[in-house]
Amino acid sequence: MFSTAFLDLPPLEGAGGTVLLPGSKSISNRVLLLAALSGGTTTVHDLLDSDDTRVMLAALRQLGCGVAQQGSTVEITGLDGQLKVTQADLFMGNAGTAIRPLTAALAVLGGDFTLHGVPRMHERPIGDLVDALRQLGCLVAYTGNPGYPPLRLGGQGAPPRLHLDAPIRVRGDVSSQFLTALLMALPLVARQDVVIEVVGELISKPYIEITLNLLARFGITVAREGWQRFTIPAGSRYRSPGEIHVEADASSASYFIALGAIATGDSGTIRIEGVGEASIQGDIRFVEAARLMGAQVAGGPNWLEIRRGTWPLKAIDLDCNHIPDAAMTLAVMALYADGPTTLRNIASWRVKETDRIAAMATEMRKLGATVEEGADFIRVQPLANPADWRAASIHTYDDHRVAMCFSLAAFNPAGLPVRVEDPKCVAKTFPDYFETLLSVSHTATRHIPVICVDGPTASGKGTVAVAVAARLGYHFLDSGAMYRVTALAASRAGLAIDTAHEAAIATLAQTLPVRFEGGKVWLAGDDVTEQIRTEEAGMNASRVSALPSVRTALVALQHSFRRLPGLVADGRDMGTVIFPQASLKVYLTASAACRAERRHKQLISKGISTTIDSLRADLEARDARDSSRSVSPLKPAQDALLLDNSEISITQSVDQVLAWWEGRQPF
Ligand SMILES: O=C(O)C1=C[C@@H](OP(=O)(O)O)[C@@H](O)[C@H](O)C1
Ligand SMILES: C=C(OP(=O)(O)O)C(=O)O
Repeated sequence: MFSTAFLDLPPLEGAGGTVLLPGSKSISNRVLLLAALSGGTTTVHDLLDSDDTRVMLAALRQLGCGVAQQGSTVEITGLDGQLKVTQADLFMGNAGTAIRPLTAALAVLGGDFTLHGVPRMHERPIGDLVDALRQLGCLVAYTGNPGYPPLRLGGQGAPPRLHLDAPIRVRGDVSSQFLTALLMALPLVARQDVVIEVVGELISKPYIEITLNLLARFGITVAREGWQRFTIPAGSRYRSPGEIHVEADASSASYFIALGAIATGDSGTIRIEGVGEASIQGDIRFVEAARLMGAQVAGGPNWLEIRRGTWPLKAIDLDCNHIPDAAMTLAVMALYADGPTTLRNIASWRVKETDRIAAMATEMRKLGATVEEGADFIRVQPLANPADWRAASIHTYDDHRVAMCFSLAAFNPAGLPVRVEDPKCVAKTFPDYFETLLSVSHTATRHIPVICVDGPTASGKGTVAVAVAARLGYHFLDSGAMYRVTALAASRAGLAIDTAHEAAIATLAQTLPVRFEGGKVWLAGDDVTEQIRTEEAGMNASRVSALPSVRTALVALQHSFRRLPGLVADGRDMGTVIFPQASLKVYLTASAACRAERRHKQLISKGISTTIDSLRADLEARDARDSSRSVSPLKPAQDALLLDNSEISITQSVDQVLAWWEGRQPF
């Protein structure tokens, strides 16, 4: 997951490849609660691991359920319809699928519970559900603003005496989750037939289908008359199916369906695995909308393949009430259409993670679009000409879908980057969204930003470069370690480091599985950080670096680190030789006295005794050698910015580099 303050997406062009999407949020949280309310153990496969499921799992643990997690498989040992723990304070984050069904289940079971969430959760309505629960005889109090969480349930000791004779009436026009909540809670108390009547036009209907489908898997067959009246038969009792698989998330799929429709198809098709035409999720019908706009989509029971069809996309005018979440993706697709697109009947957008109609309109306007919004619709004029697009920093309102949707603006024909603020908000339902997107997206190498940090030994360039990379979410290349790792890999492969093995070592170097992560150097799965710093490793590195074809291979390897979303490269010839076109080159230095002191501290901390004077003499000798050698001498690139950090801290150096970087961005 990108936990950076922002993520700058370079202009993207093509896309192709396979994505395996994480589990459905709506299915995961329903299955978790149903398993918790059932007896025995339910093994849930492919469960989504995200903020929304984590709050549900934490609540179930607090309530005394058994939770055993192994990778994406979770075993839930349920309560068999009885409370084990009768008092708890439950944090629900911003998960509607957690707070609403749990409120209903705990309210009918009795006990004394408080449920609260993030500030936005306290602005998301729950009044219609509370009204229905109060009709039933449950004790529910608002501890903040009436109509919104936080809530206090029960608190009077004895379980509530429920009035089940009359139909329970619930409004369905603000959120379908209130009806879902009652449908999941009432089987717990169905000593007689329990009838629920929906007041007002039910929205987001397909989510009720998911609820009914999963209830059936847990032994509850609900009789229904249209969308108005639902009857839970007397004697209903939860029965665990034993094992259950969670489909991949169809709403998450919408970004990749759109990606396939928007990206140039040169790199092939986008294939989505884990969800397909047989999905029980309503958002699978996003496929129909994408086809209307011109996407070519093929599919099987649990896969989809998408490629660009009509281009520009076709504008649409669509009632999106059945796909409220995925419809946001259509709004961004509309920027690439041949006329104005209108998405209707989406009033619920205003009470979700943020006011999504306002958010989408505001942010699309930043990109240059003309957007009209009404109480329950949004109309988007396309950005027909490249010159109409603007580079923008997209505010994401702690809304995962705003962040995911706007990543698709990086495919703009103007070749402009897009900044996504607070990218970690995708953790609500898809923590690795950006990694997944970038793994199938392509762009011309020249679009991928590179920041070079060159400088002499002990100038702090490694520390600064690592920190800059971390702040930007960019890859990191420690070019100095390359020769050492190559030498190590050669010895591990049994290759003596000499001219007889030059070709073999060069081949090895070309695809060396080296990574720099978490301040460590990895060779395939091995942490070789310490191993490459020994005296012997240094000697071998020097021998390897004398082999011309290995040097050439290592240039290619260094170039291969230039990957999306960007690279910070540290070394001695990054700006001069390896990445001469880099977007920012910094030459970091410090006085010899200062560097000798730093190196001294470093060595002392490792228990190696030495004197500052001898270190300084070594440094000066090495500087002289490095800057006078004929191949890639150590010198600042002509267009490098010089930073002498003798008198400033690492943090200040990092901030300076970032400030220079910021100064070159178009946002
Ligand atoms: O029941 C569900 O799983 C959901 C129902 C929908 O909410 P509304 O019914 O409030 O539209 C949807 O937006 C939400 O992401 C998940
Ligand atoms: C509306 C959403 O979430 P929630 O389940 O919290 O309602 C969503 O995921 O888009």
